[in-house]
Amino acid sequence: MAETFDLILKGGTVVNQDGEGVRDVGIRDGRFAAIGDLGFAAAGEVIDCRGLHVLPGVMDTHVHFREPGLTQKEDLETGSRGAVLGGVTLTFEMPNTIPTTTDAAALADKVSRAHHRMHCDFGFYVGATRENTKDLAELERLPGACAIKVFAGSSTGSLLIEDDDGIRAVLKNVNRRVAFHSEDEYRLRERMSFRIDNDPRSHPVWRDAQAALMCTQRLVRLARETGKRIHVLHVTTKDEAEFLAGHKDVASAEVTPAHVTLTAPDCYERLGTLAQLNPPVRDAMHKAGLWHALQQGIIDTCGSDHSPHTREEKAHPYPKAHSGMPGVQTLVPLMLDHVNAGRLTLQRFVDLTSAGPARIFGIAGKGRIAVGYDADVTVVDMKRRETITESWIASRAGWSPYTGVSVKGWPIGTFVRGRQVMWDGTIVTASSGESVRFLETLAPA
Ligand SMILES: NC(=O)N[C@@H](CC(=O)O)C(=O)O
Repeated sequence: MAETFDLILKGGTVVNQDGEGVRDVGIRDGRFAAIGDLGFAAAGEVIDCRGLHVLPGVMDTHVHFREPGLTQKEDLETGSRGAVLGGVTLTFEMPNTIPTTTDAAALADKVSRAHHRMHCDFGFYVGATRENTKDLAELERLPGACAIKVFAGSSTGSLLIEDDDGIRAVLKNVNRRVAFHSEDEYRLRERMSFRIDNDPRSHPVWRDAQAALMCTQRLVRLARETGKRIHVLHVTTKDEAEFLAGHKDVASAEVTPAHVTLTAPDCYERLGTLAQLNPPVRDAMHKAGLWHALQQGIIDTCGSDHSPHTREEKAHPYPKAHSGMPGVQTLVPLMLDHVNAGRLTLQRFVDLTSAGPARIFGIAGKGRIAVGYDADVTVVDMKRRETITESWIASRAGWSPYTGVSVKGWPIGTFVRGRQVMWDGTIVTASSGESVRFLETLAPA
């Protein structure tokens, strides 16, 4: 008897990080069941994907969704709505909420709030503090925990471990790869006087390239000393990229679309404090260095650092305005526009947003269009030109630094474990998000 499927995505160009071709994709029970020419195989539903690209579901492993405690900016529902409208099938969310996600109860609370309320699959970072350092090996193994996060430089919220002894203790206590916000806190404190009132152009002068490089060098040294692995979030400098190229055995790295799309000083002149984020958007030389690193495979993941703040919070004069900008919904369109402009290949984009995150975080059963994997899919139209508008943005923050920007390449469909969640700008199946599973790579407790 001929095979039957719940769903067939018909005739699209299927892209994995290591190859592509026109194929039908058969999905059954939430997983990929067959890939190839499925002819007239029976299916509950057949979706015509001819002329479209069928990508492994895009993972955004760096978002701030602000629930609990800061839901005037965003919550897990609105944040994940933006994610799936933008073609994202999975998010890993940061611990700088109120309360912070720094113990088992706070993590369990986030997981229960997210379960079948978020529109995409999810994991949550546990924030490291001096108080919980000794418990981190247990905390990182709890259901729903994607990794430990350390703020080595201060940003939004109060989480901070800036000294070598504190960071060394975290690394010693943790078995999985640890994610870092890497800016040298001592140098940031020394350079406070470089902040010029009302002038956000002074943001990258205060939080300079040297502060980022110094911290990344220290983190790599401490990783080697303790025999642990680190993930450097939002790398912003050419110098860090060049340094990290020699340390891929212990350090993986992320870039954000903002740091490879916006350029200083132009963005501060155009957008004012809306362009203020940590670490800062830097000049054309650093941006070119990041592009080179992306092309060379020195960068492993592309995360949005979606950091919604209200318009009021962003309207304070510099330096009082809050640092951060929304980005989960615009990650795919901006990066596809860069693909169309020839800055990276579509396969490299797929590596950065699916295979890369799966490898770095040890995600089980996701990150590839292959039989047996979860049927997470992002369908995109590489020829479609669209203008990013405020009315399209789902974030409760209600703004984007990219409104009015025209892009070529657009997310058309989002599928999470075989369920059609978004098609052509409309939510089809709401609230099916579940906790991500991780490979059993942990040392015995
Ligand atoms: N990136 C930012 O500028 N802000 C982030 C915190 C952070 O990741 O630094 C936020 O939570 O607002």
